[in-house]
Amino acid sequence: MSFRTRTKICGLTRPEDAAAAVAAGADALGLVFYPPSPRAVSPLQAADVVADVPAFVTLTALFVNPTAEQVQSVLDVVRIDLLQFHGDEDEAFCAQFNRPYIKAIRVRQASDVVASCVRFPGALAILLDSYKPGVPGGTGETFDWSLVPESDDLKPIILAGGLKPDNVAYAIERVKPFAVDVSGGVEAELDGVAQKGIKDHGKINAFLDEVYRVDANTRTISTRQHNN
Ligand SMILES: O=C(O)c1ccccc1N[C@@H]1O[C@H](COP(=O)(O)O)[C@@H](O)[C@H]1O
Repeated sequence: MSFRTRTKICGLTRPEDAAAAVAAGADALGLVFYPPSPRAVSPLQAADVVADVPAFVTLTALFVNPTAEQVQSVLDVVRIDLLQFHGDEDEAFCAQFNRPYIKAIRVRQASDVVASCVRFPGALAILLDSYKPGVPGGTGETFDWSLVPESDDLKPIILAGGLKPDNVAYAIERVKPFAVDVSGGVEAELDGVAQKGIKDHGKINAFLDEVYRVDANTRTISTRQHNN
């Protein structure tokens, strides 16, 4: 039986980009509530971005070391299905909002992945991102995928960090994640300069087409995809 890799397009700031991601078949969309990020949106802007997103598309709110009040102020205004914590939050903090959550970690060694599955028993999945000193995420850089253990005992893995249409197929073959998450790799460029927060609809389509292609050609269900 074949396995379908789930997909999330993150860092959306415009309704038309959310619509393009939905039209291309993305399973989840991400909104960044981290003001230093060039992709950050306010709660009211976010509500506008996702206003026409249909049912069965998971809306994810990304935070980096927020206060509980900041998280709640988003939940009060925006339809959010899933929380994504990308900083140094602990399990108790992540679990307090009566919402499912995923925990992002920045991978430096294989033991980071195993340890995070133990430290965050309530997380629906662990998102693996690249480590870059002083940068909490969204670096646009890949990490050493050989650091992801092949264990079946891990929580579902969401692979992130520097994914793009050119490398996502190989990443899926190599890591066999539950899902892939992309932000910078599907952003627009103007004269070779990244337009952070603005998505290129052609790149979104190309990225998702690559996921569908590799799934159809190579993926079979393994124990890892059934975890939890
Ligand atoms: O996108 C950001 O600006 C950001 C800021 C702080 C933490 C995480 C951030 N982005 C998330 O990082 C991963 C990987 O992004 P990329 O594909 O390498 O650009 C993804 O989940 C982004 O949403």
